Amino acid sequence: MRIAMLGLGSMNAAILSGLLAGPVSREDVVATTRSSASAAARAEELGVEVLAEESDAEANRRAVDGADVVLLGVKPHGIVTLAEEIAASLAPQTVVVSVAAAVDVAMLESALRDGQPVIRSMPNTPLSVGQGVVGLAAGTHAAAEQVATVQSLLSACGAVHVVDEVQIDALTGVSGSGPAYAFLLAEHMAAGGVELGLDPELAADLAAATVRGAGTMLVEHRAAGTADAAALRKAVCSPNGTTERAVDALEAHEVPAAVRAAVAASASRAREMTTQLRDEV
Ligand SMILES: NC(=O)c1ccc[n+]([C@@H]2O[C@H](COP(=O)([O-])OP(=O)(O)OC[C@H]3O[C@@H](n4cnc5c(N)ncnc54)[C@H](OP(=O)(O)O)[C@@H]3O)[C@@H](O)[C@H]2O)c1
Ligand code: PRO
Repeated sequence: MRIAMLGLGSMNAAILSGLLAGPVSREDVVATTRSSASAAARAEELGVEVLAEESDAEANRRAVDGADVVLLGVKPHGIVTLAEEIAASLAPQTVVVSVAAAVDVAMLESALRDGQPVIRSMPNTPLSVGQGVVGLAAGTHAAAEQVATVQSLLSACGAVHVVDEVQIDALTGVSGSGPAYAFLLAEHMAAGGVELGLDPELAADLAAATVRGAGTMLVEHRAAGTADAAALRKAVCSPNGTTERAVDALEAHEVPAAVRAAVAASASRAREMTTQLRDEV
């Protein structure tokens, strides 16, 4: 399968790292960036061909030539222009997958030729280590087997959920933006340890391994049907022990409500961006 990745920043590079650790060969991938400097850096880092628009105005059109799947990975406000740029160079059966927040299927389809298969996705950066999450929403012209092909491709580096497009903003609030919440938690767990006198490196190691271990444990217990997040949390809390006091402090500082507000704020910002992007088109 030939894959073109247009834009190779944080997100597409994370996906590519995950794919290269799995079933995809370097020779099957061509990517693009805007600047020559980032193309050279990404080519060195990932070992794939990276064309730069700065030095080759045809870079994006060249990259999609012969591609089975094209991943659009530029910033949301650049997606429609990019789709319009490549539209005439795509084979009719090439599947165009956007990873952009807020850019809806209708915007993608109207920028491409009539009938082009489109999938709107919402990935997250842990795909880079094979532990990501992706939501996929099929466009009007994406056949079930084309959705299945993309699902199977991305399953190599994470859990892929096919959802209705109306769910994508909520999914963005949970899993698209979600790694940032976990990283924030790790940052402040470590900072709390440093305030109590731990060496900063040790505190960061403890926090990182704890977040990873808790995440792995939760995924495994849910898959086995043996426990959910609340049950695993309660199992750490000995009656009148240290964790109970810690969770009381989290509740007193309204951390549960703050986390829900974060999920809602992400989804709400996605909706707001969609409205702004529609006004630009
Ligand atoms: N970051 C996340 O966690 C995440 C999660 C889910 C979805 N997303 C979505 O992923 C998309 C990209 O976000 P990001 O965080 O990866 O951004 P980013 O790190 O800024 O990367 C953007 C990439 O696009 C390239 N680019 C810009 N204009 C281009 C053009 N005309 N042709 C080819 N390449 C071009 C940039 O090249 P230069 O470096 O040379 O400028 C860069 O490689 C966004 O739409 C975002 O909504 C991101
Ligand atoms: N990162 C992108 C943003 O912050 C989309 C979800 C995660 O907009």
